[in-house]
Amino acid sequence: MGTGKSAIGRAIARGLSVRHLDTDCEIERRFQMDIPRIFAEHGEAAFRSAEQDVLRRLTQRGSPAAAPPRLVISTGGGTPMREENVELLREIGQIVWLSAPIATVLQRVGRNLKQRPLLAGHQDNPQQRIRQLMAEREPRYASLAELRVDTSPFASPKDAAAHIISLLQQNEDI
Ligand SMILES: Nc1ncnc2c1ncn2[C@@H]1O[C@H](COP(=O)(O)OP(=O)(O)O)[C@@H](O)[C@H]1O
Ligand SMILES: O=C(O)C1=C[C@@H](OP(=O)(O)O)[C@@H](O)[C@H](O)C1
Ligand SMILES: [Mg+2]
Repeated sequence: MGTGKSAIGRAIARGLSVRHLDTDCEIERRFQMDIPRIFAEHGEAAFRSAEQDVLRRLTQRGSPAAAPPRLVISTGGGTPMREENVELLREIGQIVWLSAPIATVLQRVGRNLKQRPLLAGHQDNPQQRIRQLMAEREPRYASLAELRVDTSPFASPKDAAAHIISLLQQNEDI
């Protein structure tokens, strides 16, 4: 949350001239409503199932012989926490972990807490909630990611994207 997955993912895709897919946008399109409303009307479990279904479909694209489409995917912060998603994410492609210190996350999402249902009920102390989520999630992120990038030093998503593209090119991953 607020580490820049959506904005930087979009900028990386633009920089590489490939498609960008944001799992949250895909789910919003399916439900025809925004994330807070999906959580409120259908519950988190329905959201998580849709999230898993989006990943499953991404592993089932095209015929086995066809080259996989080149695209950049931005997930939600909770996506890797469902056990079944771990293998799906590995199968889909290169995994980059975008991180940021709590203060940066708070600064980026602070004005918009209501858009993030996992923070919306913690308006009195969002910092503590972010710390708790990070502590729960970081071991999973660490076990999955081939590359970790702290996005806080960058002035913009575009700058962060340029840095990530050059790292991936250096590693000959793209
Ligand atoms: N250096 C930066 N890197 C990434 N995002 C940034 C940066 N500076 C400001 N932002 C802003 O932070 C906000 C949260 O980013 P977002 O992409 O929605 O994160 P996430 O998808 O991880 O929740 C966006 O409005 C984005 O433009
Ligand atoms: O951390 C989470 O569990 C969530 C993060 C959100 O995405 P971002 O990480 O892009 O904000 C979105 O998927 C949903 O609100 C749940
Ligand atoms: Mg996002």
